[in-house]
Amino acid sequence: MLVTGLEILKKARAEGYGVGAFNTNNMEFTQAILEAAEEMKSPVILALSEGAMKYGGRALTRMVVALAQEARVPVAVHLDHGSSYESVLKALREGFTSVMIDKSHEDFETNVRETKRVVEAAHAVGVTVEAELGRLAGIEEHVAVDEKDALLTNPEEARIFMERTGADYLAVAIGTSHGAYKGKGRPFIDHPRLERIAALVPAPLVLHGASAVPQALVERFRAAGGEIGEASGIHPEDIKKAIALGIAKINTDTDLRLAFTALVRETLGKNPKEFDPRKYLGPAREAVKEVVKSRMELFGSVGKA
Ligand SMILES: O=C(COP(=O)(O)O)N(O)CCCOP(=O)(O)O
Ligand SMILES: [Zn+2]
Repeated sequence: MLVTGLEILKKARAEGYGVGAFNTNNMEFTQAILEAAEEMKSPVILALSEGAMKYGGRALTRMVVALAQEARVPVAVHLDHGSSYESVLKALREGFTSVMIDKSHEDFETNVRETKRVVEAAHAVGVTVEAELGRLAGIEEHVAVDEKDALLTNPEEARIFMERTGADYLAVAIGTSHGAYKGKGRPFIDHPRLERIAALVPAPLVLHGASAVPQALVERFRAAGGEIGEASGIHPEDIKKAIALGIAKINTDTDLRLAFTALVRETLGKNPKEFDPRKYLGPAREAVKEVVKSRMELFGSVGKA
């Protein structure tokens, strides 16, 4: 059934488990995520970025909202990284039940003002809002420690920000970054910082850039002809610890992309005569579904629907 993001996340934070927000750009990802959620009896968030909205248009948004309404588990349809008020309005018009306004690259006062404006519009139509404070972008190794610190979420600022904006959940910058290259060795998550934020912010907290980028998947991608450098993701134990400290929404996109693409390459490589898309998109869909199920087990959302 179609519910708001807050309905899913408030329960998750209160009961100490995480809920996956999985990005979709097409029919196969959407089917894989929803089938996994129903099999695992897990709530789930279907996330569409602005890039997804541009790529799939109304064919994608109509399909996602309609399938979420029919789902046998709670599903929120979420705008990921909305960059403007106008972009959020488009998602509201499409029937989304959760929207992110990401003004984390702006100064604090601009972020507060723009986020507050979105909260007023979204709340007026019963939709809940994710905001972001702190810079998620990959922080290069050469950046000085104090500069890095300035880019991560400041706990006291987070408290004031949430009080002034009325946002429903908060994406925090605690060391993760988008994509397959999250840092050398075991990428860094600042759990002590997260603990301080969670003590001051009772709202559900959100972790972006949370993909695990498992080496087995990286190897399978390479073996199928894919090219990828020294990829690394967030260790499962670090995710579990972050959930125990207050993270309720965990974003996963890269792992799904790697799984899907590895299987497309692998199937086509093994069957050079194949040109029926169902024969190579089907196995890829199954691979995405397995990744989603394993993430739900890690997050603790199995059986929570
Ligand atoms: O946090 C994440 C994904 O994190 P991950 O890369 O660790 O999976 N996201 O918000 C996904 C962002 C996807 O945006 P786009 O469609 O423009 O490429
Ligand atoms: Zn993100």
